[in-house]
Amino acid sequence: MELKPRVLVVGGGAIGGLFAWRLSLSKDIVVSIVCRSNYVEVKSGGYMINSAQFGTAVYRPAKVYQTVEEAVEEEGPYDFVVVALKALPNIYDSSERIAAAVGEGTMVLVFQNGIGVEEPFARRFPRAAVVSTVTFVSVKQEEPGMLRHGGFSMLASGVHNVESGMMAQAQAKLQFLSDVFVSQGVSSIIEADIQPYRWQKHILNGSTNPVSVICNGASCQEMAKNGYCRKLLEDTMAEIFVLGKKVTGKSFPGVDGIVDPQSATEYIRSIPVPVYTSMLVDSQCKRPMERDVILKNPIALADKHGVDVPHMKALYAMVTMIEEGYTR
Ligand SMILES: NC(=O)C1=CN([C@@H]2O[C@H](COP(=O)(O)OP(=O)(O)OC[C@H]3O[C@@H](n4cnc5c(N)ncnc54)[C@H](OP(=O)(O)O)[C@@H]3O)[C@@H](O)[C@H]2O)C=CC1
Ligand SMILES: CC(C)(CO)C(=O)C(=O)O
Repeated sequence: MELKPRVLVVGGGAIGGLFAWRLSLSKDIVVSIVCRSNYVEVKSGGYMINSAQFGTAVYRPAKVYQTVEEAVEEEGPYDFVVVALKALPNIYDSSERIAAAVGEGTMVLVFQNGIGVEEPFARRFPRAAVVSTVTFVSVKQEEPGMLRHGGFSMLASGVHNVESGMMAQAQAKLQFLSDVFVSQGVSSIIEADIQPYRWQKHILNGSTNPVSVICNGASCQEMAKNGYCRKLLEDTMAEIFVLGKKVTGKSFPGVDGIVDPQSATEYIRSIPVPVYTSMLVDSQCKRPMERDVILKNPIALADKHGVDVPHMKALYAMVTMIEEGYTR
């Protein structure tokens, strides 16, 4: 009997739980997951999922592990490793956390938000295929193991680095996984150059996430409805459009009809259910925020390319001080 490809999802929070669930519904693939603070709940009762797109379900993963090392010892090596940890390079190196699971032929898919998130993986695994996956989705873990997902899920992936001569093989492998996602209702596309998609996603992440923290709890819709706050969002988005085009040398793909700052705030206003950003949730829970990949890395690129980003710099200063205030 031919062995089925095996996936290890590292980080069984909102994104990890949701996408492990969709993959697990396919008979073509075997999915295991590494959980940390919600290990006991997921191991005993699985995930309770409430999804506007897919309905409600209980997902009991075939295998739940507490550490990557434990997973590798029991069933490694893996064909795919999905990285669904928060990207917090100022606190830990995500690539180090998955290193034990990356062997000969493992494809690493980086599902994290932000700019420059692939670099630690490319540095640590120069011979592996590292894929950058941009996730257009909204999902939250409300209680340990309880996920609430919105009405859509879209993935855009592209090979970030691969050993010389191995590109065709990597593309075929990525296509296989993408097809599995599509078979389970997740939109999934593959792009030769994924960075314009990453920057497209960043229009919302780089603006609404930090501004919502400073606004002390506002939803994205509330921010986009207030004239002054909308202007702040649009000015920040304008910097991201200019910077992203300069860095990638390309226009953004225009996902969700977002082609400029004004269409972005119109889009936000049109979302029927209140959206609270992940950075806001992290700040309210007094957890570290993904401020480096959301703001610091783009600011470093702006300095390198000579692009003026005063709003991003001001937002970075403020969220950094807010975080220092509650972690001190
Ligand atoms: N949620 C969303 O709608 C979206 C999120 N993203 C991005 O996806 C990434 C993941 O976000 P999200 O799922 O929301 O975050 P969560 O905090 O819900 O999930 C991250 C999970 O990783 C776990 N984790 C951290 N370190 C380890 C470790 N060493 N071993 C095992 N597990 C570990 C955390 O455990 P613990 O609870 O113990 O900290 C947590 O369960 C982020 O980059 C985010 O920006 C992108 C698009 C949308
Ligand atoms: C909902 C959205 C798009 C807000 O920027 C997001 O991705 C996040 O909260 O991290």
